[in-house]
Amino acid sequence: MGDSGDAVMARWLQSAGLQHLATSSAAGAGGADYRGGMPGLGGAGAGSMLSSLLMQGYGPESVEEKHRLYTLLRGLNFNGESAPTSMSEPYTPTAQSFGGGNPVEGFYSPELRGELGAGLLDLHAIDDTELLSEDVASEPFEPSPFMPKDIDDDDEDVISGSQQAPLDNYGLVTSEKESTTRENNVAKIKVVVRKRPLNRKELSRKEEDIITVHDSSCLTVYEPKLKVDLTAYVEKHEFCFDAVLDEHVSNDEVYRETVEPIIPIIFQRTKATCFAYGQTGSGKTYTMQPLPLRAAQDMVRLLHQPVYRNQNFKLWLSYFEIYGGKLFDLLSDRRQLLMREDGKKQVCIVGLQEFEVSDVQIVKEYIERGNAARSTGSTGANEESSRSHAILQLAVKKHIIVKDTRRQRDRDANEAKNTKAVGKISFIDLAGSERGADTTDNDRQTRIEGAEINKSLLALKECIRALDNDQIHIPFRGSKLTEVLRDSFVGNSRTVMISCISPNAGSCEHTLNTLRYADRVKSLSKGGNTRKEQPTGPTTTSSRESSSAPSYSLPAEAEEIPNQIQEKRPVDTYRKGTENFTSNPSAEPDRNSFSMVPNYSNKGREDNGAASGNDRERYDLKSTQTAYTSKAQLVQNSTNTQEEKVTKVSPPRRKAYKEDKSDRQGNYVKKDNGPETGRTGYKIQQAKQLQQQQRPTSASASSRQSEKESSCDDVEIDAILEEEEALIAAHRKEIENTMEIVREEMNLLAEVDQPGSLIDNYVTQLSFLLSRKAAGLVSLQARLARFQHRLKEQEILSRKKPPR
Ligand SMILES: Nc1ncnc2c1ncn2[C@@H]1O[C@H](COP(=O)(O)OP(=O)(O)OP(=O)(O)O)[C@@H](O)[C@H]1O
Repeated sequence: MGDSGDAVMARWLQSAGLQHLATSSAAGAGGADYRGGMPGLGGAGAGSMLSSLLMQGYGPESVEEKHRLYTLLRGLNFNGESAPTSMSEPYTPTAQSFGGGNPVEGFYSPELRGELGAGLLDLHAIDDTELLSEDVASEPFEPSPFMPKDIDDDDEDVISGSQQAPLDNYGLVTSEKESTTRENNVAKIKVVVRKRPLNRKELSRKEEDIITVHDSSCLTVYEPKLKVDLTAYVEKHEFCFDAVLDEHVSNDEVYRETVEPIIPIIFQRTKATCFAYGQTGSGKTYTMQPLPLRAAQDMVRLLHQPVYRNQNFKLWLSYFEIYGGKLFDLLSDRRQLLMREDGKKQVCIVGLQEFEVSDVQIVKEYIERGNAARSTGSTGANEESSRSHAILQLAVKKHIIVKDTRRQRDRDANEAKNTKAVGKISFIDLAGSERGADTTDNDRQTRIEGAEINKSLLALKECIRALDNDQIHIPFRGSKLTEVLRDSFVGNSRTVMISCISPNAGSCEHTLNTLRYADRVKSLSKGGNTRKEQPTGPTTTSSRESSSAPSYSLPAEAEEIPNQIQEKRPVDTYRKGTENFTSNPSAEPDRNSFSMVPNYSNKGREDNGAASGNDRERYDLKSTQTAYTSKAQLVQNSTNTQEEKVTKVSPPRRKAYKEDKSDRQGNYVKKDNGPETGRTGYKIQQAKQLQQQQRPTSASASSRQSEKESSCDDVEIDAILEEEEALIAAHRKEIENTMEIVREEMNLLAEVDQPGSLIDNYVTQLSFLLSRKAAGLVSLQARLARFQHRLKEQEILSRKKPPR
């Protein structure tokens, strides 16, 4: 041990009034192996040495001394971390003294072990779900091009006194202004709007571009309207967000505006979520698909930095979708996944495969694989539309080097236990936001999708609202989507919402809905959730606000980041490619298929035959309500003989990767539907949710009422879901029974063919087997009929409910 190590050691011992042990420690520890304890580094080194001293019989004589030493050790926290102890002198930690050392091992003094408890000292007790120690965030690191220069507001451990001016990670004083600018870049909730260009179809229908973007943070929607006397006029709606990206903005710029600022803080125990929201065909998938790859590129680059490489940080990827309220692993043959909550109320996705990736090329391959497995269908607005929410997660994990031989033996089997989550970012490509509305005339399958989508979007908004209000109870259980994202919402989290909008006049109503939703989220993120858009006349200005988003404060306590993944499969990632990687060219806008047209000027609406024939128009709220009302009357008048509507939407199939669908209008590749994607069996009350969705700015009283009703609906949905599961289980059982009976029948036939067999015997046994077979079928049929009846009831009820 060097002189500086002695000095550190002496200081630690002195802080506990044990300075007299310093000499013996130096002598005793002379030849000891300190494992992670680098001489002179203090922290883990000192801890390792102290424990070593205890084992070797040097050091404390009295029980009191042992206690002091034990307290000192606990102060070191066995990870090289500092924890204030009652006995130690006030000690200002230095970054150096808390360098990430290894846990103390081999500290098995029976006397102390009893006091500390097995868990504290037993490496086997290290739980994968334990929070990674603070040293991850507080260690010195080299400046990264992406790393914010000022101190992150959550990294309290770097600031040693609350009165001090903020220090950046390099110990420089940061001006308040710089600090705010940085904070804005990584605001808790950031709302960005992206407008896509008019597409070929819209241009051929001579649709107008009704959206102008100004100042890169505001936009105006010119809504074409008709007065009662059929005079055309335009209603103007103005919105401002953290950023508004027009049709000329590339995917790369979108990345820079949205995700890039978050990447460095993922390495500092942050859980981030980036999602795209908007009507079908507005560019959500187009916007979202390139982002994970770009993020992975930057994350891999950061991982190569010595500070993270030395700490054994690794990148892990998983990709799954939520379809019809069920989870499917997109990287594992669409295996159905189960969501479970553990004792710590952490959500685990049982069976989700997670892959270690160290190379961008591999990330790309996984993403392509997952994209190809997604459920898609066609809508009037988008031939290949996402029918599910797809969630791609990139997680940074610290790999723990296991020294213990027993653990090493089990390492392969327990791979999951050897990593600790540091931070993660989830990319969510939400299904089209108006799906609930556009399914009125569609089949049950599509209606269910729509209802599920609306349910989850509402739940998402509710969660954001609850977070904004610092509510203790966040309604994560509102939907599968929010349950899955639970840990991305609590603690140190960041959310980026990209609202995608279509520019054409025919999409105006949906565009306004999307912008109102975004505006709501934005206003929530500012803590003022009472503001509403108030159209006051033909020319309306709404939500005119400053574009900058002050950081909004969530409880920033360190949260445990659980490893949701039950099964892990590290992948050989020894492939080069990071340097050679170039972004997917197809991820850039296809300028050929889109042309930029001049912005809509303030003029009356042209009578646009094409637009009125637009599929989307029949999805608007009014027509939806009319459809529901008329259907409800039909149901009342004609008892229960309602016929199901003929399917108008193609069955779900996999959404092709961007390269395959860069110009879908002309070259559309269809893929077969997987068996799971077509399976549904419950009906959901979508009308209410749809109406809630369509009226985000309604008065809060009615909103509360609708929330209550919506929760009743959820109970009904859950009950039907359970029945569905029971029916499917019964069907499976019935197949097993039938197979068993068929086997017995074969045996019977074999027997009867034998010379001298007794025909009476055969007849009796066959009769018995056939009765069993029939009984099984009858019972399954009865269950099926009950379930069908239940579905019908639901449908009738949903249509009887008056619009709110
Ligand atoms: N900014 C853009 N520039 C060029 N083309 C775009 C842009 N945004 C979307 N597109 C094109 O518009 C079409 C529809 O986009 P996309 O599939 O991303 O919509 P979506 O919102 O994901 O729809 P859905 O919810 O139905 O899945 C695609 O052909 C896509 O290439």
